[in-house]
Amino acid sequence: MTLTLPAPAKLNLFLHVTGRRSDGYHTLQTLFTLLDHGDTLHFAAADTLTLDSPGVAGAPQDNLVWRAATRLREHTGCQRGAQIRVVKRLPAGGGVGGGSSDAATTLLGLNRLWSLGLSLPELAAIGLTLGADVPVFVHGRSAFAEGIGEQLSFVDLPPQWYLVVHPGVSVATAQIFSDRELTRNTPVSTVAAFLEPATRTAFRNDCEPVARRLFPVIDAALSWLEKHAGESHMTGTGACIFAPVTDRQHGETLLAALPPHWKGFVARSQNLSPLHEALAASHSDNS
Ligand SMILES: C[C@@](CO)(OP(=O)(O)O)[C@H](O)COP(=O)(O)OP(=O)(O)OC[C@H]1O[C@@H](n2ccc(N)nc2=O)[C@H](O)[C@@H]1O
Ligand SMILES: Nc1ncnc2c1ncn2[C@@H]1O[C@H](COP(=O)(O)OP(=O)(O)O)[C@@H](O)[C@H]1O
Repeated sequence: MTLTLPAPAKLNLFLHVTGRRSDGYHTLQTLFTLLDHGDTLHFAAADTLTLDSPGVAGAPQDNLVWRAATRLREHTGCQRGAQIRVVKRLPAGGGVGGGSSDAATTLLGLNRLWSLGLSLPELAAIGLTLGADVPVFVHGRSAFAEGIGEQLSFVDLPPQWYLVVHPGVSVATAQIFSDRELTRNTPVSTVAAFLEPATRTAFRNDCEPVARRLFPVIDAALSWLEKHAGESHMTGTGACIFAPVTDRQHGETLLAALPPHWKGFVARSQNLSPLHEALAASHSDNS
């Protein structure tokens, strides 16, 4: 049996840091939307576990795909293997959640390949041990997140096209959260206030001023995008920035005008993850 599944990108439409817990982790309020652009993972049944993941730096056993697969085997006692191949499109340390999304796709893909029958909440709980953003990709729905990002309330957002720009630097999440100047006391708000046009300008990404100061290229890219596309934000702890655009054509026109040292992509938001759509389609193919 083989399976080919997407690992979509996410955007944090806003990100407020509301406090810091005694273990050092920060409490957040953030709105996740999923995009129709991302990595692709190929799974094939095999006797042993192997991973081919070109373009991801570091030791293979640190790859979140490998860690998700071994964590799933430990959790279930399953001894089966798989050949996994990752086609990487999302920039690592880009704030678009590529590694977390790869991990979630691995959990759902192997759950199917190995016929484990774990529920989404069970897979999300395993995912949370790998990273704060994995559960939202496991559930595969746009969501308002609180706590350290694991308390999810699913929301339906109007579909929207975005231009996403990668300024060419990789940002370590811990570097932003350890910065002395990070705003850590944004008042707690509600998702309803974000969805209400009259109050929406009050929302922002608290990590953005820190990232702009530490990485001048993020500052330059945001200034470029604000000038050419209007309202623009950083996603997560960076480095990618994004702006809503009217349609694909509008996004492609701006993309073509980007300074040559920056890359980007145009994508549309989806309330249901492309991963869940693909799993549903492959289920009906195999039944
Ligand atoms: C803040 C977000 C928003 O999407 O940023 P991005 O990583 O997407 O840019 C994520 O939730 C990040 O999740 P993730 O990237 O999985 O972070 P983790 O590996 O769990 O944490 C890396 C480090 O960042 C710090 N950290 C992370 C999350 C958090 N809520 N508070 C923190 O203080 C901790 O020092 C932690 O050791
Ligand atoms: N499959 C993977 N894809 C991308 N990064 C990975 C992967 N596995 C491990 N990593 C590590 O996780 C870090 C965060 O990756 P990623 O989720 O892409 O960033 P972000 O959370 O900023 O969107 C990377 O810098 C990299 O060291």
